[in-house]
Parts: sequence; C-alpha cells; structure tokens
Amino acid sequence: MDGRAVPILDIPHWKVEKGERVAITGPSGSGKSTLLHLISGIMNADSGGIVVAGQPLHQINEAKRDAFRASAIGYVLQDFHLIPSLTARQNVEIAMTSRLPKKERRRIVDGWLEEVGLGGRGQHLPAQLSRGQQQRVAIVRAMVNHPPLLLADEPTGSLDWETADEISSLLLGLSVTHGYTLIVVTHDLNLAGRFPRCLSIEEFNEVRRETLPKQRASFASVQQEGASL
Ligand SMILES: Nc1ncnc2c1ncn2[C@@H]1O[C@H](COP(=O)(O)OP(=O)(O)OP(=O)(O)O)[C@@H](O)[C@H]1O
Repeated sequence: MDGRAVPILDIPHWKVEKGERVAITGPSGSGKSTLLHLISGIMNADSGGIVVAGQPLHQINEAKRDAFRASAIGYVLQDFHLIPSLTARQNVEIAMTSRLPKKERRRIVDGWLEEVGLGGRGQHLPAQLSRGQQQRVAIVRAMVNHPPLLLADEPTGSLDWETADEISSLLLGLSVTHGYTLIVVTHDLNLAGRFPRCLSIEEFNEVRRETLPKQRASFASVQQEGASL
C-alpha cells in the first residue's frame, strides 16, 4: 500500500458457513462492493487471505482465479449487465462452462428459465423484458453452473418495491432449493431483514468510518468451508 492510501477493509477474521444466507448492510462507501470483489477474487487484498469453498484465492494466479470464479461463484449485480443483442436464453448459455451438446444446453437453460417464472421467454431480448424479468435472467445466468456461492450486490437496487420483494423471495427460495451459500450486500432493509443472518459491515470491519473515503482494501479473510465444487 502506498503512503497516501487508507484501508477500506480491515477484517481480522470473518467466516460464512456453507449454505448460510447472509445480508450485509452499511452506509455508502463503507466497502460492501469491495468486500464482494475480494470474495470473488476480482480484487486482491493487500495482505491476508481469502478462502472460498476450500480454495485459497490469495495463493492462485489471476487465470486460475478467473476459472475458479466462473465455475464456483455466481454474481448478481444491480443493473443486470445482460448483453442487449442476445436473447434471454443466449445470455444464460454464454455463461455455461460445461461442454454439453447444444440440445442439452438448451434443455437445461429452459428448465432454469421455467423455474424462475420465465418459461416461454427464452427468445426475448433484454429490451423486451421488464426490469424484474431481466434480473431473473441475470440470476439464472449466475446460477447455471451450480456455483456453491452466490454473491449479489444490490440485487433489488433498481427495482420498484413490489418487484424487489419478488426478487428477494426468488434469491432466498433458490438458495434453499439449490443449497448454495448466499451473500447479499444491500441498502434495502426489507431485503436484508428477510435473511437469517443480517449484519452491518461495520460489525466485522475494524476500519473506522471516518477513514473510509480513501481507497483500497487492506486485509480480508473470508472462509466458506466444506463446500463441494
Ligand atoms: N476501484 C477502486 N479503486 C479505488 N478505490 C475504490 C475503488 N472502488 C471503490 N473504491 C473506494 O472504496 C470505498 C468503498 O467503496 P465500495 O463501492 O466498496 O462501497 P459500498 O459500501 O459498496 O458503497 P455503495 O453502497 O455506495 O455502493 C469508497 O471510498 C470508494 O471510493
């Protein structure tokens, strides 16, 4: 870390159990998105270690982290990030890591779309779908490889309250059905309040709020033990 940088996160130890559903709240700039970037290996901590599903992310190179993320971590974002020129089905298929015959891939994707209430919508482009429907496609894309861990950054942040409630139910319901660990960061207290474990990032981050407006994470240790890949 250079002399001007101030830590965003300083987490001596933090652990999420396999299959746990955790919501993390906290003020803007408190490092919620940064935490998910660290857990997913998109960003490196300056020191310390992060273990996800038995894989120490800090001990593998970037290419291996990318491959690990593709198969083991699903990521849902506030603004969906669907490819506009691809149909709902294609947006999901493009994320599949298994090399199955096209017909089989289509059967799997259509099954997922059906499960999230989008049966018959596979041929629609994102622009032909409502925002809630687009988020459902994004959730399917995140889950299609059956990752043991799903991360969601403000998944209801751009939805009206009713749709937000539906997406909250969907995420929590799917985590029970499919048994994945779910970590959500959010301002949405309605969403957070529905989680079995709900905490403020300030409860496990030792950086004081006054020091937050600077940059970079300094240390994080997140473990998800016992998950099978
Ligand atoms: N790529 C980056 N490079 C440098 N600093 C960054 C970067 N991304 C975020 N930061 C800084 O890290 C701090 C935490 O940002 P982060 O986005 O994690 O907070 P947040 O709690 O998710 O905020 P919000 O709720 O507003 O999305 C902020 O001070 C931000 O300016």
